Amino acid sequence: MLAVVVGSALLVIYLITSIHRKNNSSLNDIPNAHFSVPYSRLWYQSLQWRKMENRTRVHLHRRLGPVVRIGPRAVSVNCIDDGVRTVYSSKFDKDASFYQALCDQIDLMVTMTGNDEHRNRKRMLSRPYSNSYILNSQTLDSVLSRVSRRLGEEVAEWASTGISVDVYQQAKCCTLDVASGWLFGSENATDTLRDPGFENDLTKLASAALKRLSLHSAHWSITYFANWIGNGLPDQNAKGRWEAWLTRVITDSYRRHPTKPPSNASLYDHFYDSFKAANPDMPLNEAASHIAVECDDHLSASHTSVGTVLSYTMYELSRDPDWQRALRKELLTLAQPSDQSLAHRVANLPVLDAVVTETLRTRAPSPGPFPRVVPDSGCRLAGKFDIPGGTVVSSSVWALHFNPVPFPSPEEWRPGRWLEADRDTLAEMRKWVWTFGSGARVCIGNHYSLRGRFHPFTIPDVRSSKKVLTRQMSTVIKELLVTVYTTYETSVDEGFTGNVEQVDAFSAGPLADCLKLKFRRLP
Ligand code: HEM
Repeated sequence: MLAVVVGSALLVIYLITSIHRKNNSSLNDIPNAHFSVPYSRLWYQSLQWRKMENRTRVHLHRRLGPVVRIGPRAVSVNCIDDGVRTVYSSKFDKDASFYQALCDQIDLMVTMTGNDEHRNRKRMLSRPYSNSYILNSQTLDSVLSRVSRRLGEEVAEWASTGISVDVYQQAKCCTLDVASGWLFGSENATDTLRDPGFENDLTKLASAALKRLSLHSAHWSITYFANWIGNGLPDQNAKGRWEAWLTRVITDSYRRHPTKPPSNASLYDHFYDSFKAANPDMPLNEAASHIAVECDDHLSASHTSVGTVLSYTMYELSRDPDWQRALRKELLTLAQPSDQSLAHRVANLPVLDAVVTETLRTRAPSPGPFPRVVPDSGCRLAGKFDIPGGTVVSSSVWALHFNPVPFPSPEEWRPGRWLEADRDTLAEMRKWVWTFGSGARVCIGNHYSLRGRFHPFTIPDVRSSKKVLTRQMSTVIKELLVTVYTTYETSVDEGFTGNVEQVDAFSAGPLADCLKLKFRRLP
């Protein structure tokens, strides 16, 4: 009886303080996503729990406008000017609790919250990810051509046997093999196109990390209970194999480092030199552990997200023979003699670029949302809403990309929109493409993933309004597509009935966990 009385009294006190808080908040002027959001996070947590967070935001913004309240101190923003540009500037810190759940390592570039600390780390790591570096990297060239050759052999086999191929998995294998070679040198690259066991380990570990993130969004007691019964914990065997591999390649890279010629330098070599130059007195094992953690993160990022874009591009092309024909026609021009390298020429193929850009828009592999904390000084969003310091503001990539104003019929995959638009429309559409984030914490892998974006479709750096990625050579995604579509055509396996929609989660592969295609050699 006493417990009921005390419980009821606590509930009443909680409601009164919540209402009081609501009445004092300038967030009251913002449309509510649900009647309960000024008082409680429960409604939003239930969306996260049910994996409906980003899809719901698409509809919420269509119905309620560019700024929507989604929690007592949380707001979703879906406009570029006075929205994304403001929130994703260097004045807004990442929301620590979210990023720490995303990755349990805190001393890692992606999870760092302090701006100074982040700036230092970025300065150390970003050179080999810069546009010009990627443009001239012999290491990346040789790794890519090795993986393209392997892929060519596999595709020839798939076409001759007519088997149904899970291109989602194969694409992840390709991107893992490229990324591991780029990180640790060709001698340490994985060969998962031939032996996919190791790729499976990495996929298992990535799913466990995602589960942990989704548990974190729920109440702490659920997280505690789930951890207690082992749900969300990584597969120990996969983890052991992964750690053993990482230790081996890092040790090998360390051993080779002093004698490696700069033309063969891998990312590891750059990271090592940068850490040493920035902290000459740092003990070796401490530097090694920083480098290992960054390499681990960079490998996971490349593997799943780049693999997702590559496989969905192939899936969309398989559903649209007209675009496949247009692409092939364009790719056949590469056979003509030219003084330019293949990589430069791939960068100048508008159909290929439109096809990839449209997939980055409709199938963004990391939909977010990416939460930031409003600084103490507060901010103004959409020109009319004053947001107090401490509020968590975030944007969803899918909500921005499925906005029907810049993108009519936004759910349709229509590469032609990038080729037919006039100059102003194109500039407006570009502004809304947010696949790699923007501002101070924009993805450092964007040049790597898209080596060779054709200049009319460059993604604007919304922080400075400068156009980045002006003219690069080829691309990891594009070069692998050239390998396939110059000689083969693909179609969706007619027996495949899996759900091809994306999981609404931080890493958004297909719900079916596979995309099955067939290959045919063209005459
Ligand atoms: C298609 C592929 C990729 C997509 C869609 C993607 C997307 C993103 C997004 C949206 C962010 C911003 C996150 C935020 O604001 O919280 C980000 C950050 C980041 N990405 Fe990527 N990424 C991709 C590939 C890569 C690759 C290949 C690498 C590394 C090789 C990478 C490394 C990073 C790092 C280190 C950050 C943190 C940057 C910082 O905080 O300064 N990403 N990525």
